[in-house]
Amino acid sequence: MRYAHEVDKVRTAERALMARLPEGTLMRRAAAGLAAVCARLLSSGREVGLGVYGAPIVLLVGSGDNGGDALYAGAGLARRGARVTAILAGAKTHEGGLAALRAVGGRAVPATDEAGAAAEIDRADLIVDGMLGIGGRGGLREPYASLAVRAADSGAVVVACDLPSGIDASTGQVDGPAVQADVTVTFGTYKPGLLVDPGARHAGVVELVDIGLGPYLPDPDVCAPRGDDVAAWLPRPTHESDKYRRGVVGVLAGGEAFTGAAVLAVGGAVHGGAGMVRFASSEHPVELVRQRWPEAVTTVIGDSLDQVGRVQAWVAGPGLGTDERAEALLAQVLATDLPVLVDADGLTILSRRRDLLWRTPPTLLTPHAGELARLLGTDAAEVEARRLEHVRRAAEELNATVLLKGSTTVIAEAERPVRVNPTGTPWLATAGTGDVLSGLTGTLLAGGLPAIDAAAAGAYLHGLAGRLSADPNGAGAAPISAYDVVDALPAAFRTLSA
Ligand SMILES: NC(=O)C1=CN([C@@H]2O[C@H](COP(=O)(O)OP(=O)(O)OC[C@H]3O[C@@H](n4cnc5c(N)ncnc54)[C@H](OP(=O)(O)O)[C@@H]3O)[C@@H](O)[C@H]2O)[C@@H](O)CC1
Ligand SMILES: [K+]
Repeated sequence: MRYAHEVDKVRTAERALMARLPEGTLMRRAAAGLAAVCARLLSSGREVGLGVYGAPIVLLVGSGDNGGDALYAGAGLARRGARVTAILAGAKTHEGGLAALRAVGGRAVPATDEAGAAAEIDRADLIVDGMLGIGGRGGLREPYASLAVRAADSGAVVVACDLPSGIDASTGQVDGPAVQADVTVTFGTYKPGLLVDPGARHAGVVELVDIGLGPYLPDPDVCAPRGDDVAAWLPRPTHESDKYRRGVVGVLAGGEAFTGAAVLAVGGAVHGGAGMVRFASSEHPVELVRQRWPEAVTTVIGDSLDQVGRVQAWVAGPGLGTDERAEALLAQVLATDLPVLVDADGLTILSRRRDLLWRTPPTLLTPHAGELARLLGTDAAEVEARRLEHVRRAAEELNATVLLKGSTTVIAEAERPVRVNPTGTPWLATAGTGDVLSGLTGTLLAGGLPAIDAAAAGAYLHGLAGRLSADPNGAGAAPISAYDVVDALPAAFRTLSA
C-alpha cells in the first residue's frame, strides 16, 4: 500500500520529528534524496544520458523551504560537476540554500531577468521545480505560472521537488498552469494530490524519499493498493470449494431497450471468478446472455425476483432502464440482507429514491462523475475538479461505499482512508467498460470481500485488464472494446499470482 497524508498531518509530524533533530537535518535529508534521483536520471542514458559532470541544470526556486530543498540539491549536483543555475522566482530566497549553491560554483539569475531565465531553461538538460511544495495555495501566481509553462516547453527532464508546483497537495486540484513533471521526488509520505487526478497527471513517476517521518505520521487520508495487497484480498478457490462457496452473484441488468450492458456485466462476473452467475432480466437480454454466456443461469422475470434462486450478492442497474418496473426491482434487491452493487440506471433511480439506501448490509455504488453529480445535486465539472471531496461526501451522505470511476478511480467508505486505484489506461474510457467493472466487482462481493476491498480489487483488476488488452506486448497501445477487457481479465488475475 502507498499511504498519503494531507498537509496538516505532514506539518504536525515534521514538527514532532524536527524537535528531536539538529536544525536543518530534514532539509538535508530531503535534498540528498532529490539530488540522488536527479543524478540517476542524468546518468541513466534513457532520460538524458550524459551523466552529472557538465550537465546544464536549472533550479526554479520559490520563496519557501521547497526552494531551499532545490538549492541544497543543486549544490550537491554542482559539487559533482554539474553546471547549475538557480532562477530566483520568489520575493525572498532560502539564504542557506543559496549560499551553499554559490559556494560550489552555482549561479543565480532573478526571474525578473526574463530573457536570461528563458535562455537558461531552454539550455537545460534537467529542471528542478522548487517553486512550491506543501505551502502552495490556489493557482500559480507570476512569475511561477510562466516558468511552469516555459519548463514544459523546454524538452528538459522536469523533476518536481515534493510536488509539482500548482497542484494542491491535499486534494490534487489544479487551477490554471501547473508544472508538468516527469518525476516527482516527494518527502516523508505521499501527498493525496500526487495520487488523484488532475494532480496525479502532473506528477509523472513519483518517488518517495524517507526522511524519518514514518513513526510520527497518523493514519493516512488516502492510500493506493499495490498488486500484493490485491492478491492478499482475493478469494482463492481451494479443493474444498464448490460453486456456492466461491460465491453466487445475481445480476439484475438489461431490458428490451439495452441488452449489451447485461452481456458485458455477466461477462465481467464470469471472468471475475464467480462460482455461479444468476442472471435475471426480461426475455430478449436473457436470450442474448444465454447465447454468449452459457455458464450463466438465467431467469426471465416479470416484476418479481422470487424465481431467481439464492445469491450471495447482487449487481443491479446496467441497462436496466429507469421506469417504475426497474425501480420496483431495484427496491427488491436493496430490501434483501445481501451486499448490493448499484450501477448505471440503478444510480439514476437512486438519485430520486435515496431512501432506498437506508439499509444495513453493504451497498456499493459505482458512479462516474455525471452520475455522482446527480446523486449529490451538483455538476460533473465540480466532481471532476475535486474528486476526493465529492467521493468522501457521497460515502457519508449516501450510507454506502462509493467507487467514483474516471481518470483516477477513487473509493470511499465512511471513516476509512480513500482508496485510489493505480491501474488503468485512458483507452478504458469507452462504452461498456463500466458494465464489466460492475459484474467483476459484484462477483468479488459475492466471494465475501468487504465492500471497500471488493471495490479496490475490482478497479485494480479492471484497470490492469484494460492495460493488458490495449497494449498486450508493450509495443504501444491501441483502442479496445469492453469485450476485450472481459477477455483480458484472466490474464490480469494471473499477474497477481505470478
Ligand atoms: N517542514 C519541513 O520540515 C520540511 C519541509 N520540506 C520542504 O519544505 C516545503 C514546504 O515549505 P514551505 O512551508 O516554506 O512552503 P512552500 O511550499 O515552499 O511555499 C512557500 C511560499 O509560497 C507562496 N505561495 C503559496 N501559494 C502560492 C501560489 N499559488 N503562487 C505563488 N506563490 C505561492 C507562499 O508565500 P506568500 O506568497 O503567501 O508569502 C508560501 O509561503 C515542502 O514541500 C518540502 O519541499 C523538506 O525540506 C522536508 C522538511
Ligand atoms: K515543487
